[in-house]
This record gives sequence, structure tokens and C-alpha cells, in this order.
Amino acid sequence: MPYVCADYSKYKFVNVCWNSENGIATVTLKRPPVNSLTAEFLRELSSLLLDLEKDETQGLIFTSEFDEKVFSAGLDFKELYRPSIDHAKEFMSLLHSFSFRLSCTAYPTVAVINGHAPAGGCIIPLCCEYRIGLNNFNIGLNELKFGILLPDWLSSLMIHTIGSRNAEQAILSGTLFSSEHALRIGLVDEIAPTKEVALEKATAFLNKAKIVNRSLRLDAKLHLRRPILQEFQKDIENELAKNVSLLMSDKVQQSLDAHIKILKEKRGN
Ligand SMILES: CC/C=C\CC/C=C/CC(=O)SCCNC(=O)CCNC(=O)[C@H](O)C(C)(C)COP(=O)(O)OP(=O)(O)OC[C@H]1O[C@@H](n2cnc3c(N)ncnc32)[C@H](O)[C@@H]1OP(=O)(O)O
Repeated sequence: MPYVCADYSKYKFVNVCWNSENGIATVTLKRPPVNSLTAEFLRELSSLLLDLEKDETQGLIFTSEFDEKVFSAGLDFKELYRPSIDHAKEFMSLLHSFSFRLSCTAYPTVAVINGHAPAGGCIIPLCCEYRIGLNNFNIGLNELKFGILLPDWLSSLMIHTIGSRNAEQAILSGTLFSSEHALRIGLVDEIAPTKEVALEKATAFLNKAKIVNRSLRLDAKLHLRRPILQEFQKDIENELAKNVSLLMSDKVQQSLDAHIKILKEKRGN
């Protein structure tokens, strides 16, 4: 059983709950109001993965504090609207390194998607090995609707998860899928009626993974995920520069502006 050394109370945007019997860490995302991903949040999540690795967690479950509302609303609109060039570079680099690290963790990973997971909100579930959804939520990579071309590593994660034909249709149409539809195409592996049941299913998946030798399992995981990991590692500097310049482009900035206005109007402010 892992001896928990790290001080998990230092984290601002996650709550980490260890099960001392099975060594599984449940990480609840709690950055109000909608778990949108900022540079600070991504930095924290990356550091958390390292702590969990050092403490030899036997498995990781991600879920959200904002139950039946939102798992994550994706990249933070407000932070990405008119950022400085340095901030845009830092943001893209943090997103890349966190997603890479999560995709090749030694320990098995599950996302309990207990709310909407649009666009960048779908990244954590896609990097995980298994996804359990609740009813009545939307999930998908709808970035094309924002004028954002997906980084190659993100398309590759989607292809790995739902196959190339489904991924082509999903990405090119910018579709957000209902939970039932997500189940049909394999974007989620199971649907659960409540978060409690979803957490039980997640634990069952992680317990199954435990019977296998840890380092052998990691070798197999890296082998099976090689096409994704190659995309993460391919020409990193160029890829980051491309994403930064896309983000800073007038077209994407105008689209972010429009979406921020829509959200404001929705709230009547
Ligand atoms: C360059 C390539 C790099 C990377 C590739 C990946 C790219 C990803 C692009 C993105 O991820 S862009 C973000 C896409 N996300 C969305 O379109 C989601 C937008 N939000 C919603 O649809 C809804 O807010 C919700 C379904 C998540 C939740 O709905 P509801 O519960 O009704 O809450 P409200 O809409 O009233 O929102 C509450 C509060 O939260 C703010 N907010 C919502 N989404 C974001 C966000 N993505 N970033 C920042 N803030 C967000 C919203 O403005 C409200 O704020 P108040 O101040 O009015 O309380």
C-alpha cells in the first residue's frame, strides 16, 4: 500500500481523497464555477500527477465537484482572450505537458464524467484509460466551431478512443454528443445513474488493473499508445508555435469574444 508523503492539502483547485485500503486516489476538480482550465490550474494538475506517481498510487479517478452540471468547461475563455504572447506560450506548453503526462501515467486512470465536457473539457477524459459518464451531459471536441484546429496529439487521442472513422465525423462536424450517443461511439465506456455508482464502477476497473505487474503494464500501455505519444513528442517547438499563433489570430480571438458575450447574455450581465 502506498505511504502517502505529499501534502495534498496544498492544492487549491483539487481535492484528493486516498483510499487507504486499495491505494486509489480520487481527485475532485473544484475550480469554480465550471472547472475551466487556466495556466495556474494546469500547473497544479501537472504537479499533482508527479506527487501521485511518487506516492505510488494504485489508480486515479478524476471527477468534478460540480456534480450533474459540469465536468470541465474546457479552456478558460477569459484567460485565452487577448493574452500576452508570453502567456499564450506558457499556456500551450502547460496544456501539452499535462496532457502528455496524464496519457502515459504508470498508474491506471479513469474519468467519472459527471457533467458537461465540451472542447478542452474533453481532454482529461481522453487522456484517461477509461471513461464513465452520467446521463444528461454533452461531451466532444467541438473546437472547429471556434475556428480552432486541433493539435495533432488531441486528434490522435480521439482516434485512439473512438476509431478513425468516428473521430473524423466527430471532429469535422464539431459535434457535442449526448451521453447515450457518446456510449454508442465509445467516447464513454459506461454510463452510470449516479456519481456514487460511477465511482464504484471506476474502482472496479482500477481493481482489475491491479492484478497485473505494474512495470509490465506500463510497458504495454506505452506500446499501445505509441501513436499518441509520438504525436505529443513530434516537433514540439513547431507545434507549440503553431498553436500559439492560431490562438492569437484575429479569427480565434473574435470567436472567443463572441462566446464570452453569449455566456454573459445568458446570465443577463
Ligand atoms: C490552439 C489549440 C489548443 C488547444 C486545443 C483545445 C482547445 C480547446 C478550446 C476550448 O476549450 S474553448 C472552451 C470551450 N468551452 C465551451 O464552449 C463551454 C462554454 N460554457 C458552457 O457551455 C456552459 O457554461 C456550461 C455548459 C459549461 C455550464 O453551463 P451553466 O451551468 O449553465 O453555467 P453558465 O453558462 O451560466 O456559466 C457559469 C459561469 O462560468 C463561466 N464559464 C463558462 N464556460 C467558461 C469557459 N470555458 N471559460 C471561462 N469561463 C467560463 C461563465 O461565463 C459564467 O461566468 P459568470 O462570471 O457569468 O458566473
